[in-house]
Amino acid sequence: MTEPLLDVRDVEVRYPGRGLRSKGFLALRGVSLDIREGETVGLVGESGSGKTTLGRAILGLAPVTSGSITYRGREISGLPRRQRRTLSDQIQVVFQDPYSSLNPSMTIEAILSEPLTVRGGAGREARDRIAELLDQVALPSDAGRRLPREFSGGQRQRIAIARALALEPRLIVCDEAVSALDLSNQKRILRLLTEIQEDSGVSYLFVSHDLAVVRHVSHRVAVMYRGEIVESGDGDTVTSDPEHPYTRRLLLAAPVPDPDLQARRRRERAALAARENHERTV
Ligand SMILES: Nc1ncnc2c1ncn2[C@@H]1O[C@H](COP(=O)(O)OP(=O)(O)OP(=O)(O)O)[C@@H](O)[C@H]1O
Repeated sequence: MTEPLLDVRDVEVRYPGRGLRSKGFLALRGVSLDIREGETVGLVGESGSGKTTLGRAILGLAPVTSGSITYRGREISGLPRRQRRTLSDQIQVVFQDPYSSLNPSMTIEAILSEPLTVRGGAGREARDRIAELLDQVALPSDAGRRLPREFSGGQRQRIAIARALALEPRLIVCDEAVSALDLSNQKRILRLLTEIQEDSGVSYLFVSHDLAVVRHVSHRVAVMYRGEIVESGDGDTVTSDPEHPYTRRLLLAAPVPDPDLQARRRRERAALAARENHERTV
């Protein structure tokens, strides 16, 4: 089997606490996960389970206190800032909120040319690349002259995706990248991400609290609970035959049209949560 593109092994992240005697907060507890070329790995879990922290650890933004993260076989956690910068061409991120992630005073052209100029691209070459990027995310060619506020949420997320693609990364961390969008825009962005992957072979770590969305786009799914990955496997197995009670609870949380069934699922979910609490305290 080929070496994974990214290999996270037994990673622990402890955020520093306040005060000399504080042990800080252990947000990731021995997390292992790998991502292959051209693959989408979905990471699902409730708020506070550690999904963003894992994404940030991969991006070099969270303090990895033990374990290793290798990219193409090379250790990348704890790299000095300059070496990290070269790597940031290869690993990019798309955040949840397309309203705050784009500088409101910059034109789309300026936003997209920023990563290109950092890497020495300028003039005609940069302009051609921007036109290519706008085309890739299906935005009109005159979008470059406009400001972020002139675009809808879905269009802004396309701009954020274009910016992430500018330097042809091999891995994109999509952190709740469709969560702020309505259903039809979610679908369009998910389709766009899939098309980009088919064309370029890019890999995604797709982070979301929504199991239905994660399942839809991911080749494999990992379920995170209280800083640990409690279950992983292909999307169908994890969702049709979940092993961990928390995964069952996540599945029961998905809304269904039938109100009676919805009420029954709510009761089952509450019973599972009560059992989990009981097991934790005995
Ligand atoms: N900089 C920080 N310092 C201290 N604790 C932090 C820091 N960032 C996150 N945490 C804590 O780490 C835990 C995991 O947070 P994280 O943001 O990774 O969860 P998440 O699953 O992404 O949640 P959400 O979906 O709400 O973003 C939470 O308890 C959070 O309060």
